[in-house]
Amino acid sequence: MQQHGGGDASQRIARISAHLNPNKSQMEGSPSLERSTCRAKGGSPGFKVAILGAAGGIGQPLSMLMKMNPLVSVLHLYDVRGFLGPQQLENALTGMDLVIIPAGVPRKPGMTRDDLFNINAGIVKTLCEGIAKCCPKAIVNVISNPVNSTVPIAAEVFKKAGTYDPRRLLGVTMLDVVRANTFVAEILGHDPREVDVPVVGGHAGVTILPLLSQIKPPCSFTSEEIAHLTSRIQNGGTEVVEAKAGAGSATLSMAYAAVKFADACLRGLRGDADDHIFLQVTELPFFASKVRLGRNGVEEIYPLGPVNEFERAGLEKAKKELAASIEKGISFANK
Ligand SMILES: NC(=O)c1ccc[n+]([C@@H]2O[C@H](COP(=O)([O-])OP(=O)(O)OC[C@H]3O[C@@H](n4cnc5c(N)ncnc54)[C@H](O)[C@@H]3O)[C@@H](O)[C@H]2O)c1
Ligand SMILES: O=C(O)C[C@H](O)C(=O)O
Repeated sequence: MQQHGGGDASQRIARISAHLNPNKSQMEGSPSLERSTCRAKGGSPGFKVAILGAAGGIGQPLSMLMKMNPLVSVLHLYDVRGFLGPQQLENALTGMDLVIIPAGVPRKPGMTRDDLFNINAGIVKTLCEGIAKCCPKAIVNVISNPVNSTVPIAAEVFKKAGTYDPRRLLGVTMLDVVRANTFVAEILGHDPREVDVPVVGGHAGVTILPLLSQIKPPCSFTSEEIAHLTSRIQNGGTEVVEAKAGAGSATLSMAYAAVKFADACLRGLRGDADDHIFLQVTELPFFASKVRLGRNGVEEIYPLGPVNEFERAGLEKAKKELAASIEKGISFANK
């Protein structure tokens, strides 16, 4: 999700699926609770990346996967425990090209993502104040929920600091695309890597809007299949939260989605063309859709494309809920 002039957002089509992860990861070699700095082997030139919330369920596998990315030469892992606060945050952020934020609390069964607002809004605000100060030109990938509100909070913080560049702030909704590709591939009997399902809107409930009429390769579903698939994609996160029964939300699949997204951002920074990203304009200030990433972040926004009647009705519902979540984030940041 990302704002762009009149209003848009972003996510990336994932090519592989690894969605339901019932157990929180306990990775060997996970980032220490202290900030660490690691250089890629051989000190090869590359980008500087910070992960804020690196010791968490997402942060651990995400850190390992980013360390394996040849485009990353410096990786800073920041967390709260063991740190004395702002001074260490500044050290973690200074000079970064890309900052990924999976910091914050996850849901428990029975909660909505919006129920996380009271804790996570403040966390994201503080971290973004650090970004505005220490690496104002960095691309920022916001994972912390509720993404529909935390991205507007980040935008407001950057606006206040005079550093806001809508091309460089992106909410990560790619897990919805990973899930959509997986569920559709399951029904079609395809490899999920061969399936391309656009998912637009936001990252919560009805704001997650799969455009099943635009699937590639083209295919057709019955109206029952469409209703089932749409609901499963919209509720994939809740399915994981319930399966984990109090032990958090999606972690490995999110790390996978975040790495695909971050890699697209880094390849854009390097100047590679990448037209697999989502972003789009509606009358809303933030709305996930398809974009092209480049040296400055989002460089081109693709149109939503033709939507059918079912999708148009879904779009209206999505916009209504998204508008309220955006407003909530903006009000929080300005109070
Ligand atoms: N965008 C998505 O698709 C998506 C998918 C899955 C999870 N999430 C969200 O990601 C967030 C993290 O999930 P998780 O499972 O990794 O949670 P977790 O509790 O396992 O890890 C959170 C991490 O954030 C750190 N943290 C907490 N407060 C902090 C602060 N003030 N500054 C810096 N770090 C701080 C914690 O110490 C921990 O390392 C949650 O808000 C969750 O809802 C988003
Ligand atoms: O569902 C959650 O709370 C986490 C995440 O947003 C997800 O979609 O898995």
